[in-house]
Amino acid sequence: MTAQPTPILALDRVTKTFGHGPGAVHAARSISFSLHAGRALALVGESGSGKTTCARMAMREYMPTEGKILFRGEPVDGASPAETVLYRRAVQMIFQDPFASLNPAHTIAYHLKRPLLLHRPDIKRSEIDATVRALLQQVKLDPDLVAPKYPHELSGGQRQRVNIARALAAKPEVIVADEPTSMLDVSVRLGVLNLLSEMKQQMKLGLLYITHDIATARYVAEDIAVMYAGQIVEWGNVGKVIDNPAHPYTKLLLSAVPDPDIRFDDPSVRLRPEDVEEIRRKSAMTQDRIVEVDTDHFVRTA
Ligand SMILES: Nc1ncnc2c1ncn2[C@@H]1O[C@H](COP(=O)(O)OP(=O)(O)OP(=O)(O)O)[C@@H](O)[C@H]1O
Repeated sequence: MTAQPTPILALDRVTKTFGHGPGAVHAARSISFSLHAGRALALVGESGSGKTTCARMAMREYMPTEGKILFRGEPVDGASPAETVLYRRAVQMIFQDPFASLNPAHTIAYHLKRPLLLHRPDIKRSEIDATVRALLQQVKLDPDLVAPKYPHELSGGQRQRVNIARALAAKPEVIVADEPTSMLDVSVRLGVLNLLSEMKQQMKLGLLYITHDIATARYVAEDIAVMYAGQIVEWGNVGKVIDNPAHPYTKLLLSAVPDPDIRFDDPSVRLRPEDVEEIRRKSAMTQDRIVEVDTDHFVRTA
């Protein structure tokens, strides 16, 4: 067996519980996955399945209740202040709402200069404007038109491209994209996903693509992990899992395609409500099984 390269970022049997006692919410249970340079992992599941909790742990916004987060193979909980600064630069996030994440009082140029000044001491002051232009070109926006504008003067798709440029400004190694297209017009979603995929390849980024829309995983990711009620119930190569899902819950997610915004119990899904409940019940039962990390860094339900 060939040795796997050390992942840039890994969650190793990570659990996150909110609250205590009978009211505790087990948002993530023994989750393991790894992000590698130039590869994307799609984390898919319904609302409330725990995807954002995993993203926030990867960003080090939430501390895991149990388990470890590893950056370049080293646990982050013992990191020095300097290592934490490096981590904050290396792991960048793109949010769902492209408007809320931009300050309406500032131009697009301002939004891109800030991370350059904060994270890129290698760039001279005299080079900042040219770097802003290059970043906008990288995300296929015209710098002359876009740099002097304010967020409200751009379309949703353009704003999300600005957010991608802002994340790239820090020269990251990992990007966590939490539902990056769900608030965009359907017509521009694919363009943004293609851009993320292109950036992943060109810049050798490890990409965590979080979505409730399993069908889109194919456009961005090589690997997929399906979450239900805080646990990964199926994982593997994205094409194999989508074309030949093994777990009933993955089949359920696929049954909502092509419109992932409708609920499974919507009559147009043509699943009987009792079938949906049965699948959810069986999926929840897998939580009681032992999980192990396999050689490919993923979780397999035993
Ligand atoms: N800060 C918190 N305090 C208490 N419970 C929380 C907190 N954050 C998340 N949860 C709960 O944890 C569970 C998982 O939520 P999470 O947001 O991770 O799911 P998700 O799959 O990202 O859903 P969505 O797509 O709706 O954001 C939910 O039951 C949620 O209510």
